[in-house]
Amino acid sequence: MKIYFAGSIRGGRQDAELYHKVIAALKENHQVLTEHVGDLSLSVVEDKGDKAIYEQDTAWLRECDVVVAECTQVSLGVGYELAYAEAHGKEVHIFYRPQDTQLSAMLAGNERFHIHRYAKEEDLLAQVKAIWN
Ligand SMILES: O=c1[nH]c(=O)n([C@H]2C[C@H](O)[C@@H](COP(=O)(O)O)O2)cc1CO
Repeated sequence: MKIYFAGSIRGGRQDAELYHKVIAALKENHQVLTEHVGDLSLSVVEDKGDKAIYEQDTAWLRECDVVVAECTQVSLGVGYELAYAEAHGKEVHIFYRPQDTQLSAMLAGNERFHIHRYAKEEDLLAQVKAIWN
């Protein structure tokens, strides 16, 4: 399966290490199109330019089978990607920590999205492995 992993970049990199671990778990059995989201040395201003990033990411969103998003760290880009994925009929899974954020009603209230709550990193990785491994 081709998976588009979405996580905050310019919205803040506090959870980047967590993204890295989720991507590693997904990669055991699937192709992750957006591996760079979990790159701990990723610059928030990428050299390739915003237009190229937008064109590449929207192409990957059209190409993927499923979108997996970690939404604890609020990100405009991730919100946009989720709406874009929905508009293209993609299956969308959202993970977040309720103790650290109040998920936007625009996500929490959308019954087409699969919403998964977790408290600790190991719960998140166990849920990801149970669904995709
Ligand atoms: O350099 C980038 N590369 C990139 O692929 N993105 C995409 C993938 C992420 O899931 C999402 C993050 O958006 P934001 O940067 O607004 O937090 O946007 C976003 C940026 C920077 O906005």
